[in-house]
Parts: sequence; C-alpha cells; structure tokens
Amino acid sequence: MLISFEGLDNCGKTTIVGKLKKYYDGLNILTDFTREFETNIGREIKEMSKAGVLDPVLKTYLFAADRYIRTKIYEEDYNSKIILFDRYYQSALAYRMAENIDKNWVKNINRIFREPDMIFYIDITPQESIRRNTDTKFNIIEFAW
Ligand SMILES: Nc1ncnc2c1ncn2[C@@H]1O[C@H](COP(=O)(O)OP(=O)(O)OP(=O)(O)O)[C@@H](O)[C@H]1O
Ligand SMILES: Cc1cn([C@H]2C[C@H](O)[C@@H](COP(=O)(O)O)O2)c(=O)[nH]c1=O
Repeated sequence: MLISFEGLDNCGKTTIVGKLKKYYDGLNILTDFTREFETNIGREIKEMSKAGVLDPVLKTYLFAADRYIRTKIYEEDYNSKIILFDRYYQSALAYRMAENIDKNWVKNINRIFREPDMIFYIDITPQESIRRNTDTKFNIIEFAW
C-alpha cells in the first residue's frame, strides 16, 4: 500500500510519518518511509537550489527523477508493505502551478507514478507554516508573504 502525505512546508508531514512508522513497527506491520532528497538527484536538487540555479522546469524534471528512483526501490513492496511517502507527485502539481507552470505538462511528466492508495493532506495556514520555520530548515520555495 502506498500512502502519501501532503501539505505546506512545516505542516508536520515528517512528524506524522515518523510516528506512524513507529506505530506500525509496534504492530509488526512491514512499513517503510521515503522523502525527497534521499537520492543523488535529490541531493543535487538541494545544491542547485542553494546555488540559485534551479528553475521551475528543472524542478519538474529533477523532482520527478528523484521520485522515480525511490518508487523503483519499492516496486515489489506495495502489496506486502505500507510505504509512506512524505510528499508524492501531488506536490509537483501544487508547487509548479504556484510557479505558473502548465498543470497538464506537469501531470504528463508525473503520469508514470502509481496512484496512492491514500493521500493525507495536512491543513495549516501559510502563517503557521512561516511561524514554524527555522533558519536551519531548508526551503526550496522562497516565502513570498
Ligand atoms: N501538530 C503539530 N502542532 C504543532 N507543531 C507541530 C505539529 N507537528 C509538527 N510540528 C512542528 O512543526 C515543525 C515542522 O514539522 P515537520 O518537520 O514534521 O513538518 P514537515 O511538513 O515534514 O516539514 P518540511 O516542510 O520541512 O518537510 C517542527 O518544528 C515540528 O515540531
Ligand atoms: C516533491 C516536491 C517538492 N517540492 C518542494 C516542496 C518543499 O518546499 C520542498 C521539499 O521540502 P519538504 O521538507 O518536503 O517540505 O520541495 C517541489 O517544489 N516539487 C516537488 O515535486
């Protein structure tokens, strides 16, 4: 089963995914979790973002490549394990649309990904997202408010 978690930066995805992993481990239910920036391409996204050389088109391709590598790892596991995705392709749609990139183009690139069995959207306000932010946190989107 593939379960994904979405929401604004700092909404609490990683906290919830961590707690769920512990909970399922306690029940001996096989569970794994994954998030962006775990692959070489993911790390490159971070470096390019810090260097200011990422644009929305590059982000679309690179995040999809990072996601593709991670989905391949779990290809055989969806029927036997719970795979928790801390962000999935819905983030690509939301974040690229916010950057005025054509939704259908982003959708087409992300068509290769299996649909999640469940998506949890964690709803916080932009103000709360900013309030929870710390200087040490990596943000790929400049806060515009
Ligand atoms: N339910 C909650 N209420 C208040 N604060 C919370 C809650 N859940 C998480 N936080 C706090 O919000 C901050 C961000 O949490 P977390 O890293 O889990 O969010 P995230 O959505 O994974 O963030 P990121 O956008 O960096 O991936 C942390 O300081 C965390 O302690
Ligand atoms: C998957 C994906 C993510 N992003 C953005 C969204 C966030 O600002 C960062 C990821 O950081 P977080 O710690 O997981 O919140 O990357 C994006 O722009 N496009 C994507 O496809």
